[in-house]
Amino acid sequence: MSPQQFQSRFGVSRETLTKLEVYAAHLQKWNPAINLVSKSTLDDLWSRHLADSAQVFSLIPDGTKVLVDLGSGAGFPGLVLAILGVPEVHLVESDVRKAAFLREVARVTGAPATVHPVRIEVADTPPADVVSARALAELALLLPWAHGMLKPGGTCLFPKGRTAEDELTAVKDSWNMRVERFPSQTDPAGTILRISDLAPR
Ligand SMILES: C[S@@+](CC[C@H](N)C(=O)[O-])C[C@H]1O[C@@H](n2cnc3c(N)ncnc32)[C@H](O)[C@@H]1O
Repeated sequence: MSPQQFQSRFGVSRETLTKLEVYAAHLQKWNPAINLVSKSTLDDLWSRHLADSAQVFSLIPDGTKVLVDLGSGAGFPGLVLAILGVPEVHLVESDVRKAAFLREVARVTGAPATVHPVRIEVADTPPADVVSARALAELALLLPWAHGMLKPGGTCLFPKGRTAEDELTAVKDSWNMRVERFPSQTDPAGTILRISDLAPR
């Protein structure tokens, strides 16, 4: 996918596209030193990472102000969502070099993102309307983390690969929740889980 294909797919402004191009250029520059994403995905960055993250934007509930992204790595999906227009994004990433990268991209793009260079277990983030996490952990770990960070009535957005149903089965006796499934538009085996009304059983 080219930047122009991304722009027509998501209908972003020229200004937003320019910010994403700056982000992509930083990723290409920093990746050899700190291994932000696997080298094999760099050639298809716009599809594998930027579009894969951007597709989450349309699933964010109306009125969302605060989004907390767990284990952000190179910023997927949280930093992309900040650039696309979520008003206040918190990126929790314990690797200090990745956290420095996130801070730099937020600075140069003006994205409304605050970086928390700590472990999720000790992160001090404001109550979240939405918690997101991609490629971080199974639901059995994600749900307790998210539950402790969400406002009442908040929503989880978790892009998942082919393990989504097994992970849901593994937590069904521990959590009450409403689950919606959205097929990924970038990963044929992928599903984005939107989880609301989360409460321990
Ligand atoms: C596999 S990467 C995924 C990164 C990104 N979300 C993505 O989809 O490309 C997982 C990231 O989570 C971070 N991480 C793992 N456990 C963490 C924890 N307990 N607290 C904070 N960050 C964590 C790692 O440093 C790593 O950057």
